[in-house]
Amino acid sequence: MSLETIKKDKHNQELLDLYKDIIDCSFNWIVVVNQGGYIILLNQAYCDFIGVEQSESIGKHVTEVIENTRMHIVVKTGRQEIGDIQKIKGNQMVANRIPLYRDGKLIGAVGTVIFKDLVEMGAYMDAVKSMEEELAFYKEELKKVMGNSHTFDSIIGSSEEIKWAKKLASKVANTKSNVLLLGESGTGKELFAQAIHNHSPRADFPLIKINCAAIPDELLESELFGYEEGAFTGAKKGGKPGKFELANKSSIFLDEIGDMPVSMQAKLLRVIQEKEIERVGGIKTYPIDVRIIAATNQDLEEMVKNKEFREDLYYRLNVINIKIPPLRDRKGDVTVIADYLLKKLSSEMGTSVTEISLAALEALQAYHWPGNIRELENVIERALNLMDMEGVIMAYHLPYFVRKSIKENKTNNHESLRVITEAVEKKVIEECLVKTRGNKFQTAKLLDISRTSLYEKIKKYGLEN
Ligand SMILES: Nc1ncnc2c1ncn2[C@@H]1O[C@H](COP(=O)(O)OP(=O)(O)OP(=O)(O)O)[C@@H](O)[C@H]1O
Repeated sequence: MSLETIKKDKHNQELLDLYKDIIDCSFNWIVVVNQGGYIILLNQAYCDFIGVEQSESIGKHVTEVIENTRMHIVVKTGRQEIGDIQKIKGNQMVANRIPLYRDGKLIGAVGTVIFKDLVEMGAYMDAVKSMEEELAFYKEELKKVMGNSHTFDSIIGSSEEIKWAKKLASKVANTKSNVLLLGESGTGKELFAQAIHNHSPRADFPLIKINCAAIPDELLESELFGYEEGAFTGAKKGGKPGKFELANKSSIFLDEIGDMPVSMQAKLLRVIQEKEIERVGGIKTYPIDVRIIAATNQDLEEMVKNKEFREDLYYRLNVINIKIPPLRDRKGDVTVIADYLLKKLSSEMGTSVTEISLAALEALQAYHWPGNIRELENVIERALNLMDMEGVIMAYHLPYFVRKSIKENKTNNHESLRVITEAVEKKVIEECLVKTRGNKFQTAKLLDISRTSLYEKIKKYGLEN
């Protein structure tokens, strides 16, 4: 026998001993049988439980050693059995039995006991269930943080124009098609994008957003497609995935797409066509399945004519386009949206203001809203910050540029004076009642009015406890 052969045999023996040690110290109970159903291997943990000597069990037929075994059947059928309940020494265990093949020929089977009783399995299942519940909870929370709680109900408005846009958007939400949202700044394009994504089959994953105008041209490519380690100085170790990779199986919101440089438009087109991305500095491609929702306040058709936007990309993105009308073209929506925003902001800011006076509403409706709903939101937030004791948003809480749009109208001016007086009166009475700890006699005295008059006003303003 050559020295080489002796060395090889020694190495093989060492390997065998190592495998045996690994199997013996395994927490699972393991048995291996040959094609005749005779035991080749029974690990120490299994032997200890059954109460047999390892050396005596090897070579015996498996049915002589293990109760209710089916290992001898698996070596005949060649079919694996997973999660089978097997009774051993009065305990119900969960066993897996897997046939072993070599060169396509059945040579035996390996059996493992994965749960030593049903209580252990129950505890495991409970742990998995509780993890699943935790995961569902965090998914929901993540949705809220990422703004994924927006639905079509969050898009307020009853004008025909907005109803039509919502109807179209909810119809296309279920499809895979790319969507192009067109509208002036602040009209709610992002809100629409969120609602479309949340009504799509991709809603389990967060909508990934990127504002193409907010990122310097030289960084846009790595933001969109990621980069490999060493792609440039300062590149992170291990590289970084881009927004498209993060949006895999989900949707990506490409805001201000009209501001995307032409060079990047070509890369985006390639990604849409090939359905794969290549990180900056990389040679590998990553397959991706992403739905694109793009938005712009620019006239893309005009940009195509002027060669500022690629025509082929325009057609790829413009599969379905939804036009969101500016607020000035749907004046009927101003009141409902203002009311909605007031309630939302009031609760966020911890105030109890829930009303807007008629004169203020008239001004809001008369104004032309170049900044659309975002501007309306700012105007209402400003008014809430300026309020003293009124409890109602008055015209004088609105900025001058909004107020001056009210047409001179006598009746309405009288109306606003009455509303102003009542609001101040209510607040003053309320404050006096707090000061006198609800003592009506003292309150009437402080305000120099009769008690009967005070009672009437308390009733009128709903100030009873
Ligand atoms: N119909 C609506 N109902 C309620 N709130 C709305 C509506 N439309 C827009 N908003 C609110 O107005 C603000 C601006 O909306 P959004 O950011 O979606 O506009 P945008 O068109 O994407 O603006 P930009 O083009 O400047 O990015 C947000 O706070 C949004 O929640």
